[in-house]
Amino acid sequence: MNSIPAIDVRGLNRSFGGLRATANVSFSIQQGTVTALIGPNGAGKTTVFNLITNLFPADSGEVDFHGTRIDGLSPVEIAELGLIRTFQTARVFPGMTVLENLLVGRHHKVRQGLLQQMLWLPSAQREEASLRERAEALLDLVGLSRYRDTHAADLPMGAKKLVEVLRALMAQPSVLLLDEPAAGLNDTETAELAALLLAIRETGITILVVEHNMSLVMGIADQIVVLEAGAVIAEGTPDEIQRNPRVIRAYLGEEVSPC
Ligand SMILES: Nc1ncnc2c1ncn2[C@@H]1O[C@H](COP(=O)(O)OP(=O)(O)OP(=O)(O)O)[C@@H](O)[C@H]1O
Repeated sequence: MNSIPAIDVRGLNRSFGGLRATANVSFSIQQGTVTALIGPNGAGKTTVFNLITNLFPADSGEVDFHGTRIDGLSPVEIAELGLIRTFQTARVFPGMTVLENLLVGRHHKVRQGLLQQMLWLPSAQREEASLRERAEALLDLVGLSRYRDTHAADLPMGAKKLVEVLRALMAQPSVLLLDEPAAGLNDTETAELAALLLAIRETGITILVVEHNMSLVMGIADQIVVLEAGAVIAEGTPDEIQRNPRVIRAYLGEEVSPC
């Protein structure tokens, strides 16, 4: 493929004290694909997310987003460009309803100026109405409409995780970074999540996902990047990764196959 990658990470290094959390990590993600970042606990996966979104800076290395350098931008600036992430523990606003949680996801993108919003002009009202429509359509898509007015705190874990993904979608990202979206989900919820992620990819959105659930990873990923002790030890299709002896060794006999 010769198109500009959605994300291009080059030589990312980050140490915490004496510990090298990422060691010269490089990989590229083509637009409109699903890439899974996998590896044993402590391999550096979340650190890579934190470096891409600049929650903390790398010691060295570069990150391009659609061909433009973003290392050095603030997390908010990066989000505004359309690179949106979720976190390992579902971060919903517990006191808000599900619908309100989704509307918050779009908040920073609302085109109307503050003054217009305060005065609640007709154009601002139209914008609010179309956001609500979009939020309701997303809830409908994943079968969560019944929870529309439920406080997020009262949701089952699976629904919370889906709400977090939907809230990220409300920001109309071109790239989604999902940190362990299937953690805590049962098999049915995981299957729903897989279907949602594939539907998101169908719309052209690029996905980078950190995930321990190998069935999910093998079922949805176009490309897999494997980290061990901070370094990339393998890259390839799910088939290639499952056969890679180094990957199998890194997992110390953990099940890598979806069967
Ligand atoms: N803010 C931090 N301060 C100190 N050490 C950190 C920090 N963030 C990560 N580390 C360390 O860096 C290493 C990589 O951690 P990271 O969370 O990126 O791994 P991971 O692959 O995401 O692990 P898991 O699958 O368990 O979530 C670990 O040894 C971790 O303890």
